[in-house]
Amino acid sequence: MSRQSARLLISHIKGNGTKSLCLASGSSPLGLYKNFVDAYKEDPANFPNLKVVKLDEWGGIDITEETSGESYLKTNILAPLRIKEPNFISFQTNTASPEKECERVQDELENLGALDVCILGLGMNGHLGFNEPAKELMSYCHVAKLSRKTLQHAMAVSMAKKPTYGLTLGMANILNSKKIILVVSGAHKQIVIKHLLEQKISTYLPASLLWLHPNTTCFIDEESHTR
Ligand SMILES: O=C(O)[C@H](O)[C@@H](O)[C@H](O)[C@H](O)COP(=O)(O)O
Repeated sequence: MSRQSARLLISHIKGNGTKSLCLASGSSPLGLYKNFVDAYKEDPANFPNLKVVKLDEWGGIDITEETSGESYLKTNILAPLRIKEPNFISFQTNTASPEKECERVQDELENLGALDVCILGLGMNGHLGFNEPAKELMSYCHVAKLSRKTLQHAMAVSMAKKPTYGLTLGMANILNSKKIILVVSGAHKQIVIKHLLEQKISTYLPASLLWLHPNTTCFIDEESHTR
Protein backbone atom coordinates (compact mmCIF):
# COMPACT_ATOMS: atom_id res chain seq x y z
CA MET A 1 0.00 0.00 0.00
CA SER A 2 2.71 2.45 0.99
CA ARG A 3 5.01 1.63 -1.90
CA GLN A 4 2.27 1.77 -4.51
CA SER A 5 0.72 4.99 -3.23
CA ALA A 6 4.16 6.60 -3.05
CA ARG A 7 4.87 5.48 -6.62
CA LEU A 8 1.65 7.13 -7.77
CA LEU A 9 2.44 10.36 -5.92
CA ILE A 10 5.97 10.44 -7.31
CA SER A 11 4.78 9.82 -10.86
CA HIS A 12 2.39 12.76 -10.49
CA ILE A 13 5.14 15.02 -9.31
CA LYS A 14 7.48 13.97 -12.10
CA GLY A 15 4.89 13.79 -14.86
CA ASN A 16 2.43 16.58 -14.17
CA GLY A 17 4.57 19.33 -12.71
CA THR A 18 2.85 18.90 -9.34
CA LYS A 19 3.55 21.83 -7.08
CA SER A 20 1.01 21.77 -4.27
CA LEU A 21 0.44 18.83 -1.95
CA CYS A 22 -2.17 18.70 0.75
CA LEU A 23 -1.13 16.15 3.36
CA ALA A 24 -2.96 14.31 6.12
CA SER A 25 -1.20 13.17 9.23
CA GLY A 26 -2.04 9.93 11.07
CA SER A 27 -0.67 6.43 10.88
CA SER A 28 -1.96 5.36 7.43
CA PRO A 29 0.22 7.60 5.22
CA LEU A 30 3.42 7.15 7.27
CA GLY A 31 4.84 4.45 4.96
CA LEU A 32 3.85 6.47 1.90
CA TYR A 33 5.75 9.48 3.27
CA LYS A 34 8.76 7.33 4.08
CA ASN A 35 8.92 5.97 0.52
CA PHE A 36 8.40 9.49 -0.83
CA VAL A 37 11.28 10.84 1.26
CA ASP A 38 13.52 7.97 0.11
CA ALA A 39 12.77 8.86 -3.53
CA TYR A 40 13.53 12.52 -2.81
CA LYS A 41 16.87 11.60 -1.24
CA GLU A 42 17.81 9.60 -4.34
CA ASP A 43 17.18 12.55 -6.63
CA PRO A 44 16.06 15.85 -5.05
CA ALA A 45 16.02 17.55 -8.44
CA ASN A 46 12.84 15.62 -9.28
CA PHE A 47 10.92 17.48 -6.57
CA PRO A 48 11.39 21.21 -7.11
CA ASN A 49 9.43 24.01 -5.42
CA LEU A 50 6.86 21.91 -3.62
CA LYS A 51 4.25 23.66 -1.51
CA VAL A 52 2.71 21.71 1.34
CA VAL A 53 -0.73 22.32 2.83
CA LYS A 54 -1.57 20.79 6.19
CA LEU A 55 -4.98 19.14 5.87
CA ASP A 56 -6.04 19.80 9.43
CA GLU A 57 -4.93 20.41 12.99
CA TRP A 58 -6.12 19.66 16.49
CA GLY A 59 -7.48 22.81 18.13
CA GLY A 60 -6.86 23.99 21.68
CA ILE A 61 -3.44 22.32 21.82
CA ASP A 62 0.13 23.51 21.96
CA ILE A 63 1.25 23.17 18.34
CA THR A 64 4.68 21.97 19.41
CA GLU A 65 3.14 18.78 20.87
CA GLU A 66 4.94 15.81 19.38
CA THR A 67 1.70 14.43 17.91
CA SER A 68 0.29 17.65 16.48
CA GLY A 69 -0.28 17.67 12.73
CA GLU A 70 2.36 20.38 12.57
CA SER A 71 5.09 18.34 14.28
CA TYR A 72 4.14 15.27 12.27
CA LEU A 73 4.51 17.04 8.91
CA LYS A 74 7.66 18.88 9.98
CA THR A 75 9.31 15.62 11.02
CA ASN A 76 8.09 13.38 8.22
CA ILE A 77 8.00 15.75 5.24
CA LEU A 78 9.19 19.34 5.67
CA ALA A 79 12.55 18.64 7.29
CA PRO A 80 13.60 15.70 5.07
CA LEU A 81 12.43 17.47 1.89
CA ARG A 82 13.93 20.80 3.02
CA ILE A 83 10.64 22.63 2.51
CA LYS A 84 10.82 26.06 4.09
CA GLU A 85 8.06 27.83 6.09
CA PRO A 86 6.90 30.15 3.24
CA ASN A 87 6.03 27.02 1.27
CA PHE A 88 3.96 25.58 4.10
CA ILE A 89 0.32 26.56 4.57
CA SER A 90 -0.83 25.46 7.96
CA PHE A 91 -3.46 26.15 10.61
CA GLN A 92 -1.93 27.58 13.78
CA THR A 93 -3.37 26.94 17.23
CA ASN A 94 -2.12 29.93 19.20
CA THR A 95 -4.68 32.33 17.75
CA ALA A 96 -7.35 34.26 19.64
CA SER A 97 -9.91 33.29 17.00
CA PRO A 98 -9.81 29.85 15.36
CA GLU A 99 -12.52 31.05 12.96
CA LYS A 100 -10.24 33.88 11.76
CA GLU A 101 -7.40 31.40 11.45
CA CYS A 102 -9.60 29.30 9.14
CA GLU A 103 -10.36 32.42 7.06
CA ARG A 104 -6.62 33.13 6.81
CA VAL A 105 -5.85 29.61 5.59
CA GLN A 106 -8.82 29.72 3.19
CA ASP A 107 -7.44 32.98 1.70
CA GLU A 108 -4.04 31.35 1.27
CA LEU A 109 -5.63 28.37 -0.48
CA GLU A 110 -7.52 30.67 -2.83
CA ASN A 111 -4.27 32.40 -3.76
CA LEU A 112 -2.66 29.03 -4.34
CA GLY A 113 -5.39 27.72 -6.68
CA ALA A 114 -6.59 24.13 -6.95
CA LEU A 115 -4.44 21.67 -5.04
CA ASP A 116 -2.48 19.36 -7.31
CA VAL A 117 -2.51 16.29 -5.06
CA CYS A 118 -4.31 15.64 -1.80
CA ILE A 119 -3.26 12.71 0.39
CA LEU A 120 -5.96 11.56 2.77
CA GLY A 121 -6.48 8.99 5.51
CA LEU A 122 -9.87 7.61 6.50
CA GLY A 123 -11.33 8.05 9.96
CA MET A 124 -12.97 5.05 11.63
CA ASN A 125 -16.20 7.02 11.39
CA GLY A 126 -15.63 7.87 7.72
CA HIS A 127 -14.25 11.35 8.27
CA LEU A 128 -11.82 13.06 5.89
CA GLY A 129 -9.57 15.58 7.58
CA PHE A 130 -11.88 16.73 10.37
CA ASN A 131 -14.98 16.71 8.21
CA GLU A 132 -17.02 14.61 10.60
CA PRO A 133 -20.19 12.67 9.73
CA ALA A 134 -23.16 15.04 9.98
CA LYS A 135 -26.42 16.10 8.35
CA GLU A 136 -24.52 18.87 6.58
CA LEU A 137 -20.86 19.17 5.67
CA MET A 138 -18.87 22.37 5.30
CA SER A 139 -17.32 23.35 1.97
CA TYR A 140 -14.35 25.42 3.05
CA CYS A 141 -11.86 25.79 5.92
CA HIS A 142 -13.69 25.71 9.22
CA VAL A 143 -13.62 24.98 12.91
CA ALA A 144 -14.94 21.46 13.47
CA LYS A 145 -16.66 19.85 16.40
CA LEU A 146 -14.83 16.58 16.92
CA SER A 147 -16.66 13.33 17.54
CA ARG A 148 -15.90 11.14 20.56
CA LYS A 149 -14.30 8.60 18.24
CA THR A 150 -12.00 11.19 16.67
CA LEU A 151 -10.96 12.47 20.10
CA GLN A 152 -9.90 8.89 20.88
CA HIS A 153 -7.39 8.91 18.00
CA ALA A 154 -3.91 7.99 19.27
CA MET A 155 -2.53 11.40 18.23
CA ALA A 156 -5.04 13.20 20.48
CA VAL A 157 -4.90 10.80 23.39
CA SER A 158 -1.15 11.17 23.79
CA MET A 159 -1.22 14.96 24.12
CA ALA A 160 -0.62 16.75 27.42
CA LYS A 161 -3.28 19.36 26.65
CA LYS A 162 -6.16 17.57 24.93
CA PRO A 163 -7.72 18.96 21.76
CA THR A 164 -11.18 20.46 22.09
CA TYR A 165 -12.00 21.06 18.43
CA GLY A 166 -10.44 20.76 14.99
CA LEU A 167 -9.34 23.14 12.23
CA THR A 168 -9.74 21.62 8.80
CA LEU A 169 -10.02 22.05 5.09
CA GLY A 170 -13.64 21.59 3.98
CA MET A 171 -15.06 19.10 1.51
CA ALA A 172 -14.91 21.50 -1.45
CA ASN A 173 -11.26 22.28 -0.69
CA ILE A 174 -10.58 18.55 -0.80
CA LEU A 175 -12.77 17.72 -3.81
CA ASN A 176 -11.28 20.58 -5.85
CA SER A 177 -7.92 18.79 -5.77
CA LYS A 178 -6.81 17.59 -9.18
CA LYS A 179 -5.72 14.22 -7.78
CA ILE A 180 -6.73 12.55 -4.52
CA ILE A 181 -4.95 9.58 -2.99
CA LEU A 182 -6.70 7.90 -0.05
CA VAL A 183 -4.69 5.44 2.02
CA VAL A 184 -6.38 3.17 4.54
CA SER A 185 -4.58 0.87 6.90
CA GLY A 186 -5.49 -1.47 9.74
CA ALA A 187 -8.10 -4.02 10.79
CA HIS A 188 -10.00 -1.33 12.72
CA LYS A 189 -10.97 0.17 9.33
CA GLN A 190 -12.75 -2.96 8.07
CA ILE A 191 -16.28 -1.76 8.84
CA VAL A 192 -15.85 1.71 7.40
CA ILE A 193 -14.17 0.35 4.26
CA LYS A 194 -17.05 -2.07 3.79
CA HIS A 195 -19.49 0.87 3.87
CA LEU A 196 -17.33 2.98 1.58
CA LEU A 197 -17.15 0.22 -1.02
CA GLU A 198 -20.96 0.13 -1.21
CA GLN A 199 -20.61 3.24 -3.40
CA LYS A 200 -23.53 5.04 -1.71
CA ILE A 201 -23.04 8.74 -1.04
CA SER A 202 -23.95 10.19 2.32
CA THR A 203 -22.84 13.13 4.44
CA TYR A 204 -22.86 10.65 7.32
CA LEU A 205 -19.90 9.00 5.57
CA PRO A 206 -17.90 12.01 4.35
CA ALA A 207 -15.39 9.80 2.51
CA SER A 208 -18.24 8.57 0.30
CA LEU A 209 -18.21 11.96 -1.44
CA LEU A 210 -14.95 10.82 -3.03
CA TRP A 211 -17.11 8.72 -5.38
CA LEU A 212 -18.01 12.07 -7.00
CA HIS A 213 -14.39 12.98 -7.66
CA PRO A 214 -13.09 12.09 -11.14
CA ASN A 215 -9.53 11.31 -10.15
CA THR A 216 -9.29 9.56 -6.79
CA THR A 217 -7.23 6.46 -6.13
CA CYS A 218 -7.78 4.55 -2.90
CA PHE A 219 -5.16 2.17 -1.51
CA ILE A 220 -6.28 -0.18 1.23
CA ASP A 221 -4.08 -2.67 2.95
CA GLU A 222 -4.89 -6.35 3.39
CA GLU A 223 -5.93 -5.92 7.03
CA SER A 224 -8.53 -3.24 6.39
CA HIS A 225 -10.26 -5.29 3.71
CA THR A 226 -12.77 -8.07 4.43
CA ARG A 227 -13.63 -10.39 1.60
O1 LIG B 1 -4.79 12.79 10.71
C1 LIG B 1 -5.28 13.53 9.86
O2 LIG B 1 -4.65 14.41 9.26
C2 LIG B 1 -6.73 13.47 9.59
O3 LIG B 1 -7.31 14.32 10.46
C3 LIG B 1 -7.54 12.23 9.80
O4 LIG B 1 -8.65 12.35 8.94
C4 LIG B 1 -6.84 10.90 9.60
O5 LIG B 1 -6.36 10.84 8.28
C5 LIG B 1 -7.78 9.74 9.89
O6 LIG B 1 -8.31 9.88 11.17
C6 LIG B 1 -7.10 8.40 9.76
O7 LIG B 1 -6.07 8.35 10.70
P1 LIG B 1 -5.08 7.08 10.76
O8 LIG B 1 -4.39 7.03 9.45
O9 LIG B 1 -4.15 7.38 11.89
O10 LIG B 1 -5.94 5.90 11.00
